[in-house]
Amino acid sequence: MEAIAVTADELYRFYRAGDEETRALRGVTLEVAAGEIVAVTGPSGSGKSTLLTLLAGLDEPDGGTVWITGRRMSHRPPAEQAALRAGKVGMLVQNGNLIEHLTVAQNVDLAQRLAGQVSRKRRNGLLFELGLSGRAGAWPSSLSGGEAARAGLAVALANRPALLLADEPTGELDAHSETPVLALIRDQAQTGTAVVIASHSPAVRRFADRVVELADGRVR
Ligand SMILES: Nc1ncnc2c1ncn2[C@@H]1O[C@H](COP(=O)(O)OP(=O)(O)OP(=O)(O)O)[C@@H](O)[C@H]1O
Repeated sequence: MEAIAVTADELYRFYRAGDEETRALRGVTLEVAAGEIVAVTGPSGSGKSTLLTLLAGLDEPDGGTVWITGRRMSHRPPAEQAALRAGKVGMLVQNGNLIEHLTVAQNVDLAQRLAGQVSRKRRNGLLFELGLSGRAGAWPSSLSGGEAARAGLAVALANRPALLLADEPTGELDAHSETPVLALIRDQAQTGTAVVIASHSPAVRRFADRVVELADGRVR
């Protein structure tokens, strides 16, 4: 049997503001095997980012459970969620996952330290593959949009995650920069990392092993 990297079991998430209630997720179930690449697509507001945030344990579902490599992520103390995330999950988010007062290389090092797996060789290899060797000492604020997206991927992969979550990872990239990013994600999947990518990009849909379409907070 294939190892299951992430299980989302009947996830519900409602946002309430005054009398308004947004039902962002309404019973989403998803299972992703080690090494599998799943694209989560759907119109704006369909719940893609909400789903990724719950899988990362950065927010709690109002119903349902998230399991990462067989360990419960949802509804447990934040310190335990953070430890599980640091060890098992890589996150690439639209607004960047780079800490501004650390250089690109220091950002990668920090992600490795949090996971307890420091490797200069891996850091330099990631930066090389992403065309960032010359930007290792750069501050995040000095990076172009494309460079920042690639540096974010280096950080997300620093801990050799069992699960990579990427929210519009190629949103900032032109076709020329999209290719190495997707190639590195494919390489990572071949080592057993499960990948969930929320994206509107047709290239990402074609690239994925499986496409899951959300509409109004449900899997279509
Ligand atoms: N923190 C929040 N507070 C209130 N409503 C929210 C919050 N986050 C998301 N929502 C609402 O939940 C719904 C799902 O949002 P979500 O960001 O998950 O969609 P999405 O599919 O990722 O959209 P996009 O493609 O535009 O990024 C939307 O109606 C959104 O307005």
